[in-house]
Amino acid sequence: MPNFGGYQNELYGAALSGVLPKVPVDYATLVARAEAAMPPYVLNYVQGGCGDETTQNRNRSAFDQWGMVPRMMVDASERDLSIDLFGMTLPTPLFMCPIGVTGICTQDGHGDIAAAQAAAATGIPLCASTLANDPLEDVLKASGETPGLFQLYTPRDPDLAASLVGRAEAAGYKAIVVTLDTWVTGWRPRDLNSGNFPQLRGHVLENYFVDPVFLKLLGKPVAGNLPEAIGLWSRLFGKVLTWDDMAWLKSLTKLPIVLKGICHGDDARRAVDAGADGIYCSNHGGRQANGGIAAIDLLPDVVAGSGDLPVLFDLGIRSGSDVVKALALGATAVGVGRPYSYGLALDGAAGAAHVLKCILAEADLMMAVNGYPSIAAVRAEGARRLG
Ligand SMILES: Cc1cc2nc3c(=O)[nH]c(=O)nc-3n(C[C@H](O)[C@H](O)[C@H](O)COP(=O)(O)O)c2cc1C
Ligand SMILES: O=C(O)C(=O)c1ccccc1
Repeated sequence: MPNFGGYQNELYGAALSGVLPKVPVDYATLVARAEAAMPPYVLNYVQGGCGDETTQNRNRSAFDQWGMVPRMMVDASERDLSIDLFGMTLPTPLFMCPIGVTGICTQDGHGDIAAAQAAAATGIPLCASTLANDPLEDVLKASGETPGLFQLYTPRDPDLAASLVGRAEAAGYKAIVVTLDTWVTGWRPRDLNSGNFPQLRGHVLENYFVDPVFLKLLGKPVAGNLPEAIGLWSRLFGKVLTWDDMAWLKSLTKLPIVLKGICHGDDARRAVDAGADGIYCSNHGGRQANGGIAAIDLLPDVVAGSGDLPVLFDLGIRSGSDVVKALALGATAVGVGRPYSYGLALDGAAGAAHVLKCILAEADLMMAVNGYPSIAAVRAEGARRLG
């Protein structure tokens, strides 16, 4: 059984040789260091949320309202954190959320490749965003033996949608994650005040700029015609999806279709009926709509409505205890978002891998101390709501 908590011994061992972690092990220090290191336009975009960021903050603070209860005299000296997901056997329940500006989180502009290298180094899959600085084919190659998921922003042009999905399937991705909540951009004061929206400056559009259907629609090369290419991207970006589109989405691929942004038990039931293969409970990091309920509080309802389908979950995962709580509340797999962006910014692939290993080590050690030898044991114990 892999010993993820053993990362702690590695860190202490390195310290004995005088080497301290290059990237902090806790989230608060990580953010402080990233704030000092990242260019303001990238930092604002990554950190920011919708409106006054109430939902974003609640996504975090809501974790404090849930607690785990330790069980004693149980042999949890070895922990099995592996999960089965869409035919993949994964060593841990973690995955990296799609983050559309990953490309510009590293100074060389190849953050998507660096994130994929972190996936290769850790066995933690990357859910690669449609918005990337490197083509999806190259990103998956950089993931090595670790499988990947592809997140689709469904374009308004059906041929372009089919092309992106076909390319992802041909490249070897294991599932298509269709994001439902971002056909229009939410109201984001930090970006509005700084006049910054990276895509409109031509960042992270490489998947479009190499796509044969996109290039046909553009009718000229991207080089020398960047403003027109960006304009076309913006006109094609966000298809409004309804339940009637499920049959069409499913017709595009043999891969499992996962619906990202499901926050209501009834929507989960609807997704099951419509033939979805996975449910992804998320409110987009509080970046799309303000005034919402924390996703962790919605998770039990979504799990109840999802029948036998796997439920992916993200939002506010900052530490190992957050991961364990999400598992206890029924998540099959747990997405890490902003933390790995900061790891990338501070030390590239190694920084992202370190951030993931820290979260995993804490989760593993918490399971050890609390007497949970498996995810099934975590789930059986459940999380208790305070107050
Ligand atoms: C900077 C940034 C860009 C994002 N881009 C995408 C994206 O391209 N596609 C997508 O489905 N979700 C995107 N998300 C949402 C994440 O996948 C995830 O739902 C969210 O970050 C989880 O919240 P957390 O980062 O606070 O943990 C983005 C989030 C951030 C912070
Ligand atoms: O920034 C985001 O969260 C994001 O995913 C996005 C992508 C394109 C348009 C608007 C938002």
